[in-house]
Amino acid sequence: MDIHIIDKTFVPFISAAKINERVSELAATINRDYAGKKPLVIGILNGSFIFAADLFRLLTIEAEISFIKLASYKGTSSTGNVVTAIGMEENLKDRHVIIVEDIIDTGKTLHAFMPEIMNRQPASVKIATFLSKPDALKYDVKADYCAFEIENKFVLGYGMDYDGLGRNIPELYVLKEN
Ligand SMILES: O=P(O)(O)OC[C@H]1O[C@H](OP(=O)(O)OP(=O)(O)O)[C@H](O)[C@@H]1O
Ligand SMILES: Nc1nc2[nH]cnc2c(=O)[nH]1
Repeated sequence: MDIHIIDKTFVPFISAAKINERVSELAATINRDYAGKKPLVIGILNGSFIFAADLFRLLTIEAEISFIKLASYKGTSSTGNVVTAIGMEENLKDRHVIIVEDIIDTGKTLHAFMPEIMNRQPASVKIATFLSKPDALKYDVKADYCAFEIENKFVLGYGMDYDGLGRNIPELYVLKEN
């Protein structure tokens, strides 16, 4: 069934069952890759909170989780946006860090944020994303774990919003083309 939010219509795209299947597969891979390593999972708010919770719940290894919010603003220099992390209190030195995102679209967010992570000298950093849009990518960012690669279309649900709404929809929807 279609969903209407404000001025847009969204159509069903990926079912809750299919999402659950892929998230379970990613968790199984992470459980294997990080056995004995006690990784620190860092979810990037807001969009990742559902995926991060589902993925984290399926980890059977010892693991910690924390969330950060990225605030971007126009820098005074000509280099463009500056990204700062709010709430990153954990000491990352020598930790195995798994960054969790809901979506990598252009890659701009993670491209800007990764230096801040690397400065803190973690033992390793990997990226887990629920979605990526290879055709939209403009920055050199590559996910190590990705549930679905999708076309360059605007999606909604499973944590992702349109104008603040729709994050609570348990399946993934895609913007209806006219
Ligand atoms: O690869 P990019 O082009 O940078 O796009 C991806 C980013 O966009 C979304 O965040 P958004 O800024 O919409 O904030 P939200 O998570 O609070 O919805 C998403 O959660 C990613 O962080
Ligand atoms: N809701 C939503 N947020 C995004 N942020 C970057 N790409 C998307 C998208 O396709 N949908």
